[in-house]
Amino acid sequence: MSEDERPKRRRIRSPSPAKQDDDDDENYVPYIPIAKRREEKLAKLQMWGVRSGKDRPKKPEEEAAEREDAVKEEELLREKSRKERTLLLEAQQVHMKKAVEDSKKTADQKAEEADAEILEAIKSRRKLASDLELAQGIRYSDPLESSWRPPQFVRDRSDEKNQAIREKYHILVDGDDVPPPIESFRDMKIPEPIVQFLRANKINSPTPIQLQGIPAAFSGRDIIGIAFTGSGKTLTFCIPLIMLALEEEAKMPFVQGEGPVGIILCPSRELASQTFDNIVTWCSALAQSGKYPQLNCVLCIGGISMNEQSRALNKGLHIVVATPGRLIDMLEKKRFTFNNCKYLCMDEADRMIDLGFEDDVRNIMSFFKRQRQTLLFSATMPKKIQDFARESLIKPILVNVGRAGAANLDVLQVVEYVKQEAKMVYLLECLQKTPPPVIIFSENKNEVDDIQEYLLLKGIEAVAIHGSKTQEERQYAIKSFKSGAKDVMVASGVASKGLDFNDIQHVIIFSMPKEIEDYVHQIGRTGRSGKTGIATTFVNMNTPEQTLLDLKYLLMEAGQKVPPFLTSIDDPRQAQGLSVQGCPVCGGLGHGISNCPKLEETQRRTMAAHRTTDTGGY
Ligand SMILES: Nc1ncnc2c1ncn2[C@@H]1O[C@H](COP(=O)(O)OP(=O)(O)OP(=O)(O)O)[C@@H](O)[C@H]1O
Repeated sequence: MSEDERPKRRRIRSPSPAKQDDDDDENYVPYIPIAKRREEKLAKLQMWGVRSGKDRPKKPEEEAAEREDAVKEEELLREKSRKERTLLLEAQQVHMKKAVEDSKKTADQKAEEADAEILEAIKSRRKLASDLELAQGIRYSDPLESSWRPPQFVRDRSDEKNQAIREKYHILVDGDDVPPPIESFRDMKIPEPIVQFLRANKINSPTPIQLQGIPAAFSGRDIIGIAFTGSGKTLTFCIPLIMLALEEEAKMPFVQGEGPVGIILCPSRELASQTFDNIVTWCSALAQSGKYPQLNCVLCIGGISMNEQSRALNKGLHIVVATPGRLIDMLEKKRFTFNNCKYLCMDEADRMIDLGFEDDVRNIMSFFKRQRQTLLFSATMPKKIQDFARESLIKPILVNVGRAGAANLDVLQVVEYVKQEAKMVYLLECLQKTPPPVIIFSENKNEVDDIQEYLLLKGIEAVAIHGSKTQEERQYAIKSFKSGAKDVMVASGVASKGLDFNDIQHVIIFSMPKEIEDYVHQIGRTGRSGKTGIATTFVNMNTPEQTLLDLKYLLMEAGQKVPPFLTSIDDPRQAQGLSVQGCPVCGGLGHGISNCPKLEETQRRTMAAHRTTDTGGY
């Protein structure tokens, strides 16, 4: 054991160093720790009657100080416990608070919140703008300048008067500085040859969507235009583009390689062809007057020869009407550019920016080199798409005639319960209701072929059109039906949107589409431009109950007769005390977003697309 390790002993020095060694053991005092000594002293003092500090009566100032200390200590403890509160405790409290808040909410509020959550989850992440604009953060803040001005008497009109005109025509508008409605084509300053041409075709005064939509488009504004089927939307977005092209041509005539000024995008080849034909007719009316230059228009759709399109490109190009696929092809091959393109319109826009075309549209936008005026038109435009579109446009004006997705009131809607096996026979009976022309819709391509065959066998002149037919077959069907050579056209959904056939008397929906929007478009092939028509729809136990409920509400909204088998279908939302609101995804009135058939279909397609991409394509 080293010196240092030995237990230390306390030694008391002897008075004389001589006696030191002898006395060492006697003088030894064992070491007592200080705490022990204090305890002993305290015990002694207590024996003598002296109380410890703890027990002795306190002075008032000591008591006050102690109270203060106690308060401080308590606060410290509370703070500590606050900090130490577990996540679980907090979660429990949040949960309890939410439960209390929830119990105060109405069923409608809860449903609204649930819808908002689903909407948020399915929200398109990328705006409808070109990748370049998105990457560079380019965001235009003001609409394009326009040289067009309404006539002075319209400019002098008060806001109240403008609003009264809108109310008279049931036009709803939303947006900043909405241009005034104008009730005559002449007052809109549309070139006289076009006004004359329209008159000659019994188009004398603007329809509601035209009298508000055309001035808004002439003013250079981005527009979301919603109006029922057959209400004249095509003229609303074509005339402003023709005027823009005329203005540009007047400034500096276009030569080969220049243009186009604007583009109209359509979801189907048939619709693009029809719009193109309209534009060409109106442009010819202008040129034939001798007062205006000839405008050059090109139709870019798949299934027609590129040579035909190339011929039109030997001159300066003013207007392009296209379907997305062929347009992208032409742009990539640099057949023309969008360097000076200022106008982009999408017809049946909800379809264009929703089902499958969205990426194509964004791709097309990336070919624009400058700000453009964007116009979106449709008869159906669910809230989800309206919101998405609004985010992507610049100070847009919403022009709405009637509820988006509502049926045209000029169509008499008849819904009949027909057993599956009785449909064909009953169809013949139904065809007797009106004289031709009649359109029959079926969701299924094979069924379209079967119906046509059956009708041909029965001696009825019928043509058929669906996605699997060749372009020639499709063109032939449309042409012969339009000309009146054929009495009946049997079609799948492809022919339902936007196609404008003369005076269709009767639409027969052989198989009810799942999505109510498709039904609205299909019955909308009759009852166009102010005329009346009939739509007969076959339903049976194969029709999903939710679709029947959508149908029931649509009939009620349009003031149509609701058959007893539809009246008896109860809306589960009413039992839960929920009010009937349009589904934000498809506009159907019979269901909420959580059981929307369109959402289901979109998700199915998206998953299928992912599978295709993952496996490198089937
Ligand atoms: N102001 C008008 N007065 C009378 N008829 C008109 C007028 N404007 C357009 N039309 C006619 O109404 C018919 C339907 O027009 P259009 O095809 O533009 O309807 P739409 O609103 O686009 O319908 P959809 O939603 O089905 O595409 C056309 O034949 C057109 O010539």
